[in-house]
Amino acid sequence: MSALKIENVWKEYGDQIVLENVSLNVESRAFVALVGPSGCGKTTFLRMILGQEKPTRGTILLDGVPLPPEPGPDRGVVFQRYSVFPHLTVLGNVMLGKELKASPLSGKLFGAARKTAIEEARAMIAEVGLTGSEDKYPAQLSGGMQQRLALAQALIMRPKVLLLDEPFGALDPGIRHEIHLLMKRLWNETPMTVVMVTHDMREAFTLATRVIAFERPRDRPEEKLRYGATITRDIPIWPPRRAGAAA
Ligand SMILES: Nc1ncnc2c1ncn2[C@@H]1O[C@H](COP(=O)(O)OP(=O)(O)OP(=O)(O)O)[C@@H](O)[C@H]1O
Repeated sequence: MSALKIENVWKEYGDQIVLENVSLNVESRAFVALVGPSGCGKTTFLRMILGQEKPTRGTILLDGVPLPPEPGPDRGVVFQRYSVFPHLTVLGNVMLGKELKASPLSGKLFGAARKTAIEEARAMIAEVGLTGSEDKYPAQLSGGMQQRLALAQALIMRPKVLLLDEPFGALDPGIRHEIHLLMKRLWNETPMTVVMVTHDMREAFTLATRVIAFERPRDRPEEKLRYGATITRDIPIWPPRRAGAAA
């Protein structure tokens, strides 16, 4: 299970209300795309689910339980850039989460535990199509390969929720199409719920089960600080998509 329930969430920075009264139920295994004008608070909303930001008011529940106030292995994230560690190889990046979980201080695994982690990491690397690049560093990979690596790094921890902040926004159209196919397959095969911020409506409708639009209903300059953005549209994809069905 991986259902999210967002209840009357507000986010303010000082005098600025960024989000107001946002409520949303995301069913387990949904793929939700968040769209809306620049600066309306989509990333802020994602960061609250991640646990990097706290709502000023309201609650966020994962499977009925309030989210812990900090990021954890139940929530993975991929950003548009800089999701992976430049000084670690592909294999090192994918293994890191496992190593830190098993050994928070040294970040090292030994013996059979290390062998198992390497096997798991290699399988995950194969899942995202990076076999053969295990010993390369991120700077030696193309942009598309780096985002594949970022997905592998997030998914090896088997998160209940995968958060994507414009993960494919910087990629060329051809590469983007390929990675969309990969993303669909990963979502179909992995028991997780996905929440993705995107500027690209076509991407939203290609991947998502549901498209949520954030907007600032009152947007005159004198109203900007006093009113935040909220959900103004909730569009289910037709015909409905279901995780686990053929992509
Ligand atoms: N840590 C912070 N401190 C103060 N203000 C912030 C902080 N983070 C975000 N904001 C403000 O919150 C508003 C929403 O920002 P956010 O990045 O969430 O928007 P967005 O919809 O994701 O924008 P974009 O589509 O351009 O990425 C902006 O006005 C931004 O300046």
